Order: sequence, then C-alpha cells, then structure tokens
Amino acid sequence: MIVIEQIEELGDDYPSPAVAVGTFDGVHRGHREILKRVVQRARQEEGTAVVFTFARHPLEVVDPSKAPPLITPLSIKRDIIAALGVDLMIAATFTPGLAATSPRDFVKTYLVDRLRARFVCVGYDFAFGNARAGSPEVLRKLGEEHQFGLDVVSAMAVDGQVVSSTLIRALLAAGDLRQAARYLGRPYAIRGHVEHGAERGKGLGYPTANLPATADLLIPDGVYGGQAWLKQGLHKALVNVGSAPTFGGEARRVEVHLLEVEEELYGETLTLFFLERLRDERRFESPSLLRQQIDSDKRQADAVFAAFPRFSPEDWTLLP
Ligand SMILES: Cc1cc2nc3c(=O)[nH]c(=O)nc-3n(C[C@H](O)[C@H](O)[C@H](O)COP(=O)(O)O)c2cc1C
Ligand SMILES: Nc1ncnc2c1ncn2[C@@H]1O[C@H](COP(=O)(O)OP(=O)(O)OP(=O)(O)O)[C@@H](O)[C@H]1O
Repeated sequence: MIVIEQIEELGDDYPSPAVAVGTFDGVHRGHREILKRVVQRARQEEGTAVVFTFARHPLEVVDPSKAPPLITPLSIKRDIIAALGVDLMIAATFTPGLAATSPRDFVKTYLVDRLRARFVCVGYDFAFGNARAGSPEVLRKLGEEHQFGLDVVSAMAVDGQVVSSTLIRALLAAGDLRQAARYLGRPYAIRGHVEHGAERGKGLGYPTANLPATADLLIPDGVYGGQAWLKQGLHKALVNVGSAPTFGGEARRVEVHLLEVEEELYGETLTLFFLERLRDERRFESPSLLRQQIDSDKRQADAVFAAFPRFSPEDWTLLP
C-alpha cells in the first residue's frame, strides 16, 4: 500500500479509483465493511482501492476541547488498512481550510478533480464539509452530477449495539477490553519503541520492556493480560500500566513482561495487544509482596490466554 500525506503528491497512475472517505479511528467492524467494499469494487474494475482519511482526529482542529484520544495511532491504522488490501491511503492533515470547505467544494476539489473517483463508499451517518452539512444524500446528488457511483453502508451492529469509535473509546476507558475487542474485531493495540526503565524488574523476577504511555493511551492504569507482537512472533505478556507506586511512583509507563522471551529488547518496536484487565495497580508494602501478587497475576493471565478468541496479528482480525 502506498501512503501519502498530501493529496497534492498524488500522481496520475491510479486507474478507476474506488474511494472510502472518513476518519476511521479504530478501523472497527463498521469501518472495515466500508473498506472491504472499496477493495472489492477496485478488484472488479481493475481499479485502485483508495482510503481518504486523516492523520489525526478532525476535532483537534474543529473543536480541540472535544477531540478524543485516538484508538488507532497512524502506524497501526496504516497496517490494518493495508491488511484489508487497500492500494493507496491518503492520510491528510485536517486543516481549518478543509473544515470551512462546503460539501460541494469538498467533493469537486478532492473527490472529482484530484482523485478522479469513479466510486465512493461511506457509512450511514457520514457527515462532511463545513458544519458537517454534507450527508450521504448530498453525496448521492453530487455523484450524479459528477458521475461517480455511491455505496452507503448501513449501520453495523454487534451484540445489539451499533458499533462506533465513541462506544469503543468508552469501553476502553472503563477497562472493558473484551467487549471493545468484539466491536473492533481484534484486541485493542498500541505500538512503541522499548525504552530503558529503572532496571528493577529483573530483581523482582519480572523483567519488563517499557513503552512510553502516550496521550492516546485509552485504557486505565492497571495490570493486563496481553500479547506482544515482536519480530514476527506473538508472545504472551503480563502488562502493567501505571507509575509503580510501590517504588515511589514515576512517570506513567507501559511495562511489558514477556512470559516466553528472555532477550534484550531495547529499541525494538513492539506492538502490544491488550486482552483483559486483571486488577488495579496498587502500592505494596514490600517488593516481595508485589512479587507474590505478580505470581498470582500470571496464573490469572494463563486463564485469559486460554479463553480469549484467537486472532491474527498480521490480518488484525479475530479468527472465526
Ligand atoms: C505484571 C506486573 C504487575 C505490576 N503491578 C504493580 C503494582 O500493582 N504496583 C506497583 O507499584 N508496581 C507494579 N508493577 C511494576 C513494577 O513495580 C515494575 O515493573 C518494577 O518496578 C520494575 O521497573 P523497571 O522496569 O523500571 O525496572 C507491576 C509490573 C508487572 C510486570
Ligand atoms: N457501525 C457502523 N456501520 C457502518 N458504517 C459505520 C459504522 N460506524 C461508522 N461508520 C461509518 O464510517 C465512516 C467513518 O465514520 P467515523 O470515523 O466518524 O466513525 P464512527 O465510529 O461513527 O465515529 P464516532 O463514534 O466518533 O462518530 C462514516 O461514513 C460512518 O458512517
């Protein structure tokens, strides 16, 4: 998949583009249905499957006080979208100019003149252009004018709930990783480079690879059962998100203890899937009491690994 950040970088060699437009934070199951249709259409027409999305959330420009943390930072969003078979991803910067563009001008400038879209796919509540005035109906009329086809995906529900990024963020903030995974179609994931910590973990019997806790980390502090995707292998992990109050409290970090790997990981890129929240982070009276607790976390995590639906980290999906 080719990724560009500015639509101006687009060349001319993209035949018959089928385009999905949206923020797609989380690339959840509703979003995936839209992207699948675009890929299917492109394959039928020997065209190009294109996603026109944004590197950050548009609300960061439109109304920063309402801007949510991202479920999928750009590098993860890119990998999920690539795994679906999309050919070209435009990860544009949302600007005040774009926010002020009317629906008609947005379609003319971006979809028609720049992208030469032949087919567009959006979801049931797609809103675009100045004051979110554009809707699927508006897009349909503009499509008739500019000769592109339109497919509007109806609301996808799972467990009786319409899937949305907002719903998934709320579940993650409440620590309900399992239900969030149902809507995402995979476990919640973060990615980072392994950093140096205080080097106490080895003494505890649980050495950890540390990732910085970014502002987008949506889940609460606590201990989690997870899986770490590292150098093309998936490894069971016990994870602490927090500031280690037993040792006086430090900057918030994500500490990953890999259960099956013992090697130097500094500087490696690690993708971490969170399966289930096991408990709150607590202050212990002594390191040995903390160690005993982690021994029991490990036993609890074993049950989580056994029960969690299998998933493919390369396809970013739960397996049937
Ligand atoms: C599974 C797990 C659970 C943890 N739980 C707690 C906890 O409840 N309270 C706490 O203060 N620290 C907790 N820690 C953090 C340890 O204190 C921390 O890993 C240790 O101090 C090593 O830090 P270092 O990586 O900076 O060397 C936990 C770590 C792991 C791996
Ligand atoms: N459950 C769903 N089924 C089908 N399409 C969906 C679903 N959820 C979102 N979409 C569509 O995906 C596109 C991108 O939407 P958006 O990124 O706003 O996602 P969202 O889940 O609706 O987010 P938010 O909760 O922030 O409104 C839109 O066209 C929207 O209609």
